[in-house]
Amino acid sequence: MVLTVDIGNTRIKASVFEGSTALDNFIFEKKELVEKIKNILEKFPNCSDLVVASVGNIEKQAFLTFEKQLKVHFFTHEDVFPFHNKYTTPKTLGIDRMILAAGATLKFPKQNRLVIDAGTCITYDFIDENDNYLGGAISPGLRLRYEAMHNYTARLPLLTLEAPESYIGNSTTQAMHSGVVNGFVYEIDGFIDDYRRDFSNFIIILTGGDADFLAKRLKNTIFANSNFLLESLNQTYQYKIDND
Ligand SMILES: Nc1ncnc2c1ncn2[C@@H]1O[C@H](COP(=O)(O)OP(=O)(O)OP(=O)(O)O)[C@@H](O)[C@H]1O
Ligand SMILES: CC(C)(CO)[C@@H](O)C(=O)NCCC(=O)O
Ligand SMILES: [K+]
Repeated sequence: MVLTVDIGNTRIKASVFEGSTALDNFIFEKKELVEKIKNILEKFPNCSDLVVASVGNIEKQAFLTFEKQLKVHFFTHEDVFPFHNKYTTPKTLGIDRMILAAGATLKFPKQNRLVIDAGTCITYDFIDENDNYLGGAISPGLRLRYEAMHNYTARLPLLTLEAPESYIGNSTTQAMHSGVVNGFVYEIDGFIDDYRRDFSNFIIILTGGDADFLAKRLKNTIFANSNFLLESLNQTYQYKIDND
C-alpha cells in the first residue's frame, strides 16, 4: 500500500492506494500534517511507502519522523519522469505540474494531452504525442480571483464561489460571479481553441479543487477527475521504481 500526499498552496490532500485503486481520500490543513498522517497510517498499517509532492513551503524534513516506519519518497526535479522536458526553466517548473504531466503521459500513451488543474492557481500543461512537455499557462484560481478583487479594492465584497445567473451581471455580486466564473470558462474555451488550431487532436484532463464545479459549465466536454494528481503521484512512483 502506498500513501500519496499532495501539498498544495491552500491545503493538503492524501490518498491510500492498493495497486492502482484508491482505498481512501483525505483533505486537511497544513498545521495538521503530522497528526493526520499518523492517523492515516494507524488506519492503514500496511502502508509501506509514503510519497510526497509539495509546492507549498513544507520540506522533506517534515516527514523525517515517518522514515523509521516506512519508505519515504519526496519528489524533486532530480527524479526520472516519462516525458522530455522542453520548459526553458525546468528547475522552476512546479513539481505538481511535473506529476500531472507524468500521469497524463503514462495514462494516455502516444497522444497529445492537455492537463488543466483548477486549484489555488489554474495551470495548463501540454504534453505532445512524442512525450515532449511543452509548457502551458498559469493564472489565478477561482477563489484567488474573488480574494484579489476584495483585497485590492475598497468596495468589492468577499464572495464565495457561486454560479452566475447570466453573463450580464445585474448587481455587484452577480457582476462579480459573472466575471470570475464566466471569465474562467471563456479563458479555458479560448485556450482550448488555441491548442485546437495547432494540434488536431488531444485529450483534456480537468482536475483540482474547482474541477467538478467547472466541468459542467464548459462548452467542450472534458473528462474531470479531481483525484488526478494523487493518482498520477502513485503512477509516477511506480514508474520511478521500474526505471531507477
Ligand atoms: N475547503 C476549501 N478550501 C479551499 N478551497 C476550496 C475548498 N473547497 C473547495 N475549494 C476550491 O478549491 C480551489 C483550490 O483548489 P485546491 O484545493 O486543489 O488547491 P490547493 O490545495 O492549493 O492545491 P494546488 O496548490 O495544487 O492548486 C479554490 O479555488 C476553491 O474554490
Ligand atoms: C503554479 C503553481 C503555484 C501551481 O500549484 C506551482 O506549480 C508552482 O509553484 N510552479 C512554479 C512555477 C512554474 O511552474 O513554472
Ligand atoms: K494547481
